[in-house]
Amino acid sequence: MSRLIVVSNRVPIPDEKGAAPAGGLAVALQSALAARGGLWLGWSGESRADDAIGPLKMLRDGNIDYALTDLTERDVEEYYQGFANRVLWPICHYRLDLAEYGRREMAGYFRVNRFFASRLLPLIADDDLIWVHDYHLIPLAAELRRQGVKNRIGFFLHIPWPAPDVFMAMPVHEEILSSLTAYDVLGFQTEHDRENFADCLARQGTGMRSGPGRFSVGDRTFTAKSYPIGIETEEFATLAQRAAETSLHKRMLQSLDGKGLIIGVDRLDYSKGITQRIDAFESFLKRNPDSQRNVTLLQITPKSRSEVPEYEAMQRAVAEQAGRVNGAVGTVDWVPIRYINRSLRRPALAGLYRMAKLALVTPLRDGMNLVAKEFVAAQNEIDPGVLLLSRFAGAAQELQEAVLVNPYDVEGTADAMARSLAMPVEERRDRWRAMMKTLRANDVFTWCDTFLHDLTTDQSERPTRWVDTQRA
Ligand SMILES: O=P(O)(O)OC[C@H]1O[C@H](O[C@H]2O[C@H](CO)[C@@H](O)[C@H](O)[C@H]2O)[C@H](O)[C@@H](O)[C@@H]1O
Ligand SMILES: O=c1ccn([C@@H]2O[C@H](COP(=O)(O)OP(=O)(O)O)[C@@H](O)[C@H]2O)c(=O)[nH]1
Repeated sequence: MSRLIVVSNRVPIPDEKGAAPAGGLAVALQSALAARGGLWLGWSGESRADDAIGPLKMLRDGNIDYALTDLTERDVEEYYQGFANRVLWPICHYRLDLAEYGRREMAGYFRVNRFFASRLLPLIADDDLIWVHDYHLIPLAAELRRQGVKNRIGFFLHIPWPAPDVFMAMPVHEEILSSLTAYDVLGFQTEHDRENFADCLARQGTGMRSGPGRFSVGDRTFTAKSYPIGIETEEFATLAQRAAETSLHKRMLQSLDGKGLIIGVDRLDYSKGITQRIDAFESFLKRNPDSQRNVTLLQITPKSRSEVPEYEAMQRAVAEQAGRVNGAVGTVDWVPIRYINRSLRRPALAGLYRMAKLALVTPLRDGMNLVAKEFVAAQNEIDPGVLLLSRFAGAAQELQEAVLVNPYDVEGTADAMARSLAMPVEERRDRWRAMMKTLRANDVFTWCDTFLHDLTTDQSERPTRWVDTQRA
């Protein structure tokens, strides 16, 4: 079996694992890679002065070798906070209004991708499979091809791929799109994302369809398919069952004092629809006065990308909003929203999911949303809670038995909350069983195996002849 090299910006650092949520990418890859073993190259999370970047830090944990690189302060500012999180992230989440395009950041993005290529190059052996993850590293394969790398290289995009009109508003869309053609297999979360990508290729005149899931550009072909990411379904279910014995679980039950728990778990990100959700919760309480004092919303929202201005502004906005609702609706002995900005470890989260009657997963746009899947896996089959899920989360494509909502429709979401809390147990069980079947059939190991199977058996022309249109 070829060695697998995974490359991603975010890596769960071995000594800190479980301490902070690195987000869904790191959580899922950690599970997938632990089973198969391999090398994982990524950012250490540290930034240093230009002349203080040392060699790669090599660590081993179980089956995985980690190769971690520091970046310069300028790199982090231009590549991560700048182009990745102020251009690609908002564009891919349909927030053209928030995209702040700048040439300096764009140049920094391509420069850091060249830097990642230079760090990876000495580690690559002839038959290694290389699997690159996410929007931070789109040009990486093109950089490696320029250095003569002929290995099979796959790419998985964890976030949505937008419709052509949105994508093409980005000034450097040509370079971004054509650099993706340097990969052998391109993976998307949903069919919808893959179709949007194919439409962008057609609109830009970059290549053509040459078969189901196959595209050709010049004399080179590649695969583009959807591979919806999963979770460790069985392991997560076990984690949730065990959580009932912990002291946190008991303290939490005591503090609820018989009130129904509603839960929301999201990085503090504008794509997650947190402000619309709180509006909907307030509307639900006002329209259903009988529910007041009988439910509590626990919103767990770890801070994320705090140096990016839009995220900093959101921190203030959500805290103020939660305070305002508590002030307006709460009573001396009832706080409607418990809002916390800390991250919880996964065993604690699993127990809270299981205790909840309802989960609110209402992003305005989301690549997948693993929280939705974890919530389902954590439920007690005898008395499962209800998943209220945005249509605009990738997870909605698979979890059709959730209560699906349009998060922009605040009153509609409020009504869906009321329906969900009143749902008879037979219906809850039927919906849960159907969703659990899907999660068992497509867990994170299946996701990983399916992608790597396609990357291994891909029919692309060998040796790879990628035409470097960016340098032509
Ligand atoms: O690394 P950060 O900037 O701290 O952000 C955390 C991660 O956020 C995004 O996660 C996505 O991947 C999940 C798993 O596939 C998916 O369920 C979710 O919908 C996505 O938003 C981002 O794509 C990752 O690169 C970040 O590490
Ligand atoms: O306090 C927290 C909040 C979130 N998470 C984990 O972070 C991931 C979030 O992934 P998701 O796909 O939902 O969204 P992302 O943050 O990647 O956009 C999930 O596995 C959560 O269990 C965590 O471990 N602790």
